[in-house]
Amino acid sequence: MTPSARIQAAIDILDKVIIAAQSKTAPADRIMSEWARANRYAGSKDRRAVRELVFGAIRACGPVPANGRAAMLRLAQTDPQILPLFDGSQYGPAAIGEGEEPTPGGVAPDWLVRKLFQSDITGDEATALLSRAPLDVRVNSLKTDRGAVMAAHEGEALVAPHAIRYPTGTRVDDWAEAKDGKLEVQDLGSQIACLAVEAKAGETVIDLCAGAGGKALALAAAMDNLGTLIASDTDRRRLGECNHRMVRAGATNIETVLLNPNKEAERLEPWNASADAVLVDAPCSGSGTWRRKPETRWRLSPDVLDEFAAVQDRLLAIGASLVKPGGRLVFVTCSLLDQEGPDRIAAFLEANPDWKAQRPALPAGRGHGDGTRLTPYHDGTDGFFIASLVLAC
Ligand SMILES: C[S@@+](CC[C@H](N)C(=O)[O-])C[C@H]1O[C@@H](n2cnc3c(N)ncnc32)[C@H](O)[C@@H]1O
Repeated sequence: MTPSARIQAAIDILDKVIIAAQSKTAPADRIMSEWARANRYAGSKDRRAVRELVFGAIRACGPVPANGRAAMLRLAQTDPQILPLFDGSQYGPAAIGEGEEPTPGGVAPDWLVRKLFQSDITGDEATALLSRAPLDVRVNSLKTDRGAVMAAHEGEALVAPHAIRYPTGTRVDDWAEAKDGKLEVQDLGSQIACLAVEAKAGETVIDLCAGAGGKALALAAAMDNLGTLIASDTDRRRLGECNHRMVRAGATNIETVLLNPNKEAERLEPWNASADAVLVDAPCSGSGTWRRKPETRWRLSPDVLDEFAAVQDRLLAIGASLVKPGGRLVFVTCSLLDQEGPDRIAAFLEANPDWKAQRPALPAGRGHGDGTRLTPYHDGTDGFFIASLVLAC
């Protein structure tokens, strides 16, 4: 592909990404893969270059762009090689029309920047939300140890006991260790969130929103497969994936439980007031994961945030009903918006005087409200809010 053709391909993909973000359909990664499948003439260098352009443009625009050209013109403001490629050549983008404007730059749409500001995320902290994420893995202590993996694949040992960092793009999925369940790709922040649960061998632990089991697998390893670990979710497909990953990881103490939306408490009734610890890894805006999915900031609106907050309150209440006296309720969101963190915990504690916040000793992060905050800038992790609450005996 010529350099101009790559720009046009990126513009076409950006058009789809923008529409999909607003209609809350396919993520940018999937749109990229579909383009690569449908355009076999594009070699691996072309695909890499087009991907760089697409994600570069998404990161460079603050508000939702009017279209792919406006997004690419914004990227052109940061890279002088792009503008001359709007040359009207065959397969390239048409020359820039009169009055055609780039999308403004910035971290996010203005309303969201204000929300971040109110949550103390400004300056370098805000800019880092759009930096490039490294690749972290968690070594599965049920099958091996960090030293053995590092002896085979040199990397950086991180502050969580089983975490190793590799350069972005490292193809760990191709390693025998990944195929054998000896390691899982998992951001350091997620691994630290699991430490907050303080899961121990022999306990009863419930991972209420287990999804595909990223954290449940870490909890099973922390429990050394001893005790009961319930992994529940309303998403059948994700729980199915959790079942596959459990087998690969040799995690034998996990029982997956499919929940019906709005009837979660009924299905979980057998575990009422019986858990040593409940993890509520709640659905959220994902504002802490823009490094990996920068287009998701264009999917949000104040109403969507209010809906997430309401679901988080409901899941906290369900989680609380499962904890035994003296037990722990750990609330986690991959968001840096106070509305999805400290505000939820403050509201819960106000309504539930039997509970107290107790900050667990974690190897990274800073106190924020009644919990701990991890940020890309300060901790080199995805953004997380983590709170641990204890029920009076
Ligand atoms: C942040 S994700 C969980 C990620 C997962 N714990 C991990 O570590 O990979 C939130 C999950 O909450 C689930 N969820 C949404 N509504 C729920 C509900 N009412 N009850 C239980 N799970 C729910 C979603 O399906 C999603 O898998």
